[in-house]
Amino acid sequence: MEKGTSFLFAGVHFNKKKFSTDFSRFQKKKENDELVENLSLNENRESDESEEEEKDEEKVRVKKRKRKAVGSGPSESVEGFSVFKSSKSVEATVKEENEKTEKKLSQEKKKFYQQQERDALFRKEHNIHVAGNTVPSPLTDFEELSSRYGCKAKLLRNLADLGIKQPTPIQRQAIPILLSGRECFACAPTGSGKTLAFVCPMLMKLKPASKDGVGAVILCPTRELASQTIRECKKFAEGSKFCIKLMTKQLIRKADLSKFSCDILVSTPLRLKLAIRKKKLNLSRQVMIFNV
Ligand SMILES: Nc1ncnc2c1ncn2[C@@H]1O[C@H](COP(=O)(O)OP(=O)(O)OP(=O)(O)O)[C@@H](O)[C@H]1O
Repeated sequence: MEKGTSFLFAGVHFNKKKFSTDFSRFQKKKENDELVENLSLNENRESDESEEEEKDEEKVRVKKRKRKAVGSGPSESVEGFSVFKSSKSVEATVKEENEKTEKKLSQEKKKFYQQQERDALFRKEHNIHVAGNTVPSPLTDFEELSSRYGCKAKLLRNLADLGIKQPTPIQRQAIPILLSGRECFACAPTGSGKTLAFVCPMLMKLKPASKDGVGAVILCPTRELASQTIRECKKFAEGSKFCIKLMTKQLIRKADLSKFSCDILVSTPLRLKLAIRKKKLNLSRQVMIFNV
């Protein structure tokens, strides 16, 4: 402005002495203006600074509030009444529970390993050799059949009547394996009681007098062995409703075996093959035993 209007005063001389009073007045005003300007500038600067300070303070206050909320937050208790558990107490309870489960697991593991050790010693004592993972514990006596597997008293009575008091090694180990629903491949000398080892679990698992086809099949390599096996089976199932049949020539001569049903069928491989192929024997739900 001053630059723009300066040409208006070109050549004009201002007599400061003559108008000294006016000049002094203007001078004072100028100083005042400068002062006011400075003051306003300072004020602005101060206000800016104070605004910044206020903002900083506010930030600190917010931070403090947040910290407080995290530290105590909703867990603050109200005069002996805690609405939510504090994070520390939750951590402590979780830790306690973890320790408890770990302790329980380690105890269970310990029990399992102790049982495995006992089983190994027992097997060694009775000359039983096993292969496979977590093989069920061998039977110590026939009473265990009722305590461990809920065997009916009738079967145990039949065994006692036959003079069968203690299980043979093959029976000790094969019976628990078959009752646990696992496959079993077992070898033992002649006359060591293999028949009872597989017939006992069958009699315990099958529902007697079922009309739903064939329950179980015992395959024997020869007719003599098949006859011997069925004799044994009938002895063990004495007095029960189990239907145990031998695949004879007469049975094969029947035109249609699709509706044939029995609980245990004892057969030789060839006769069974004939019955399935030509006489439509239904073996959809049976348990297959190979007695060789
Ligand atoms: N735990 C037992 N205690 C006493 N006698 C038993 C026991 N188990 C089975 N027997 C009897 O021993 C005899 C022979 O058993 P079994 O025919 O089952 O032997 P096996 O091993 O099947 O013989 P094979 O190899 O000839 O088929 C049978 O008369 C049976 O009743």
